[in-house]
Amino acid sequence: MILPLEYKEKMKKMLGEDYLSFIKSYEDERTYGLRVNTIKLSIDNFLNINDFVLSPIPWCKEGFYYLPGDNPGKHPYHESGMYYIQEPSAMAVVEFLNPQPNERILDLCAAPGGKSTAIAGKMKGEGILISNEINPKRARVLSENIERMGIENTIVTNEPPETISKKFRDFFHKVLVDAPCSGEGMFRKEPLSSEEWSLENVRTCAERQLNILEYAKDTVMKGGLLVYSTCTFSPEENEQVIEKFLKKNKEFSLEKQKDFYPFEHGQNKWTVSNFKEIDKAIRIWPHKVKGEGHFIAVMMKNGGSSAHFNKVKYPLDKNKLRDFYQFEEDYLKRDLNGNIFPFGDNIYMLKENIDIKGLKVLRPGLHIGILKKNRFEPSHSLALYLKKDDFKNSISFSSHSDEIIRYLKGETLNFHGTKGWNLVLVDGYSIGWGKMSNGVLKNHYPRGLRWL
Ligand SMILES: C[S@@+](CC[C@H](N)C(=O)[O-])C[C@H]1O[C@@H](n2cnc3c(N)ncnc32)[C@H](O)[C@@H]1O
Repeated sequence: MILPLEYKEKMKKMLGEDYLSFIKSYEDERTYGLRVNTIKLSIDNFLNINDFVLSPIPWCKEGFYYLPGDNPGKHPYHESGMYYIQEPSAMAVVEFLNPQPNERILDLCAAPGGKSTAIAGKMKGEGILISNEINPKRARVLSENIERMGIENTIVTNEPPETISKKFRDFFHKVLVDAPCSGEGMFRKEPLSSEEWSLENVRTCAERQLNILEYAKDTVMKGGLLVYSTCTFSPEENEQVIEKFLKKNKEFSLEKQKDFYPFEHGQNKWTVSNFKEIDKAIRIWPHKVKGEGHFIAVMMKNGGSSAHFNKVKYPLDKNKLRDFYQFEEDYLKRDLNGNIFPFGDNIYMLKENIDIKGLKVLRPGLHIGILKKNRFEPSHSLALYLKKDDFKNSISFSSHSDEIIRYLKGETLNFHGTKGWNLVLVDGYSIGWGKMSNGVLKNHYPRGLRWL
């Protein structure tokens, strides 16, 4: 791999005798990881059914290395949301964020959703996650990933940090800023990205990162955590951003984390003012672990514990929801345990409604379906959220069958089954909808997701 000369010289100066093993790590193959979606199935159940060659990622119990030849990104299990493909060292960030059910959590720079889907997994459908992304195209991909993983407690927004900051003051138990960065830890994964590297870009990124943190800080409640992470190595974007932020914002302090060998610490020699506190931050290096590298800092907002939280109640127009109630009665074997609310002709569900007025919202909770003229059509999100035993009619295809491939391609299948809506399953786990009539299963797998 050809790396910029200036980059190599900078790393050599920074790492000293470690430099040789660091630079040699670029000759090794990059690492590949997937994280099991425990909202959908348990780790044991996944390990029992999958055909991949997996080995555990030591710092994330849901995480496994896979062999690239297994291609799990192009497998029916992927479409059913059984796992998320994620770079192994990136999995460490949410371990340090340590989300809990019932918390309010903000993921401020969330697309494409690696950290958000892991956060939601640990929240187990309880509490509320706001998954925000500034870039509209990336926000759409984020929203699709939230859908694919069958997540019920997440609101996806598309706003700049300043808007989120104004809207949610002292609100969240935990806020993650997984900041846009110069991506030095991604060069093995995306070799072309090293061509965009420059010292100037490192400086621009550092300014932007500090700016984002300055907005993020207001959204954290007292006693809450602000977690900052990057996938780059430059001290300007890591130790020095945190140093500047903490010097200016005395109500925040770095939280010491449990040592986890072979993760390393932030280095005060890489700060501007020999800032000792920084050794509470985490450094993950590609020459020390099987992963591409990350920086993580966990900060607490001190001063007691207080939060501003106004719950919102949406008026429920039972008449408008009539067709949905009929669907519920005809097909569902359990109550949907949240507040159902219409958003235009769409119906959504959230356990806790919060005020999101004025924000660009792509997904205000779990999408349940659409009210059409005199009928209700269930959404793809609902299919991915439901388990086999939640729905009266289902059809399961084997992951090795022709039928599942034909289903994913959008074909109509000849089949004998119960008339009406059927939850389509792969090896027992939901993947989409089909509607059965006279021995034909009409395919409702979304057009935009169909396999070519
Ligand atoms: C490192 S990526 C986030 C990865 C994501 N957390 C994940 O785990 O999948 C950083 C994100 O920040 C967004 N971003 C870029 N400029 C930004 C800005 N000025 N403010 C907030 N977010 C920004 C990028 O579009 C990108 O999606």
